[in-house]
Amino acid sequence: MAPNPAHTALWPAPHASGAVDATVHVPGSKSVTNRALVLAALASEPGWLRRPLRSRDTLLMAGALREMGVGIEETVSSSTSGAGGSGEAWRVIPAGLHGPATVDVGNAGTVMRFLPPVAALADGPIRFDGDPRSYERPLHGVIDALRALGARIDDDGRGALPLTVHGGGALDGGPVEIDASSSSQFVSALLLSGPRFNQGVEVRHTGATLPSMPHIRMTVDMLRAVGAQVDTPESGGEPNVWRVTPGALLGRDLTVEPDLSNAQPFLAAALVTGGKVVVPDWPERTTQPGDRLREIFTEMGGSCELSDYGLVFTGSGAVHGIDVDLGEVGELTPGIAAVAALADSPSTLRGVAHLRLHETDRLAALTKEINELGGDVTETADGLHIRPRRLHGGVFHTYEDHRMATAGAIIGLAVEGVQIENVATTAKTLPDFPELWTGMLGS
Ligand SMILES: O=C(O)C1=C[C@@H](OP(=O)(O)O)[C@@H](O)[C@H](O)C1
Ligand SMILES: C=C(OP(=O)(O)O)C(=O)O
Repeated sequence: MAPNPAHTALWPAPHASGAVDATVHVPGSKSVTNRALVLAALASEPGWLRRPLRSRDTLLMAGALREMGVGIEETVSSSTSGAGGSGEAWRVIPAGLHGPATVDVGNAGTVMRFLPPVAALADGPIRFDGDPRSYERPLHGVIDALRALGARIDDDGRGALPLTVHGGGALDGGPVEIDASSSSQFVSALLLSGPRFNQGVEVRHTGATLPSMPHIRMTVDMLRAVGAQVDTPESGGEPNVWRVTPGALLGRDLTVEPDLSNAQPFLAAALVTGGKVVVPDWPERTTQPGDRLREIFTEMGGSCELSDYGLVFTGSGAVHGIDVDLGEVGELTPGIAAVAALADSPSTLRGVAHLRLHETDRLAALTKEINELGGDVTETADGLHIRPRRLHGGVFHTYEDHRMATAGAIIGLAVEGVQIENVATTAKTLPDFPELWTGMLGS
């Protein structure tokens, strides 16, 4: 097959001629948007999502739910109700879930993991397929658990896509053990549909480690916000056990928070140029892992102030290395590695072995690409050692990974002549990235 020209196109990463000083309106959270879509589709009444993220991953989620019979109407509202204000809004109208249907998951972890449990509730076969990389991403936790809970699934025995869930219109549910050490999304997936299983669900994680806890908290918070009863280790339950009681879910009017992980490259720009970036609507309280950036980027040399308006992040001109466990916030690793490559001291990033099974093997990709620009990065069993060195220009390959592209752009601010391969891959979660980036530098 001929290579897709978009995948080999090179984007000259803008070099910053001075300190950035900009306000950046960051689009909605992928993780919140896709959870909200699933919960709204499973509710017993219509709901609203205001300021949803419109990106490849969320359009795949919406498209898949529509394929199963859910109504999702996209409107531009001038809302008079709620805090959403005017802007884009999606009205979600739940309906009986139907098969046969085909779901394209692309390379969206949220779609490939959150939807098979939904499909088990449909009244016919739902076929799941996706990008070549989706075949390599772990799904065994969801497949094995659904089988144990009463679902019929045809797959090729590898614990991965492609597969067909033969929905029977309902699922028994009940207790199930899974090893979610390769992805927290296994736990989130089972909890999200759990209220609609006949006996609810009790998920017991048996693995040695569990990444991305904030994302599991996000799942629990959003379930509770639509009326589900959820018992968690943090609410006095057993360690590593989550229990969801069966029951109807409410339709909700939800305004989606900005995606704080996608705010990362813009905050990094302030940090590496010694400038200032304001991100309006940064939530005062949130389960998003990107909120940890306030602490991590402060330790790396910046400072921040959170007000009613949003977050003001200021670089000091100095960028320091960091020794940090990123297991809870793995998706921040590429952006932190990029900043660390520009720092005045070495960094150790730990706790992220599972990144080898993300959009690409992120540990290998970061090591190779930073080193090809003259860097000194080595992979460890669960992370990276980054010893800053003077970098030079060159092509930064992105492996169809949105966060590799934004990581390369951060390096390009400080290093002349960096060219990002396939910057369009940022469309997975941030289609406007090139425009937002040049807008930040121009303002
Ligand atoms: O549930 C979610 O929305 C996510 C959970 C995390 O997945 P893993 O636990 O597989 O890392 C995170 O990396 C991903 O970007 C989004
Ligand atoms: C790991 C990520 O995505 P996914 O939801 O596809 O797992 C990510 O966005 O960094």
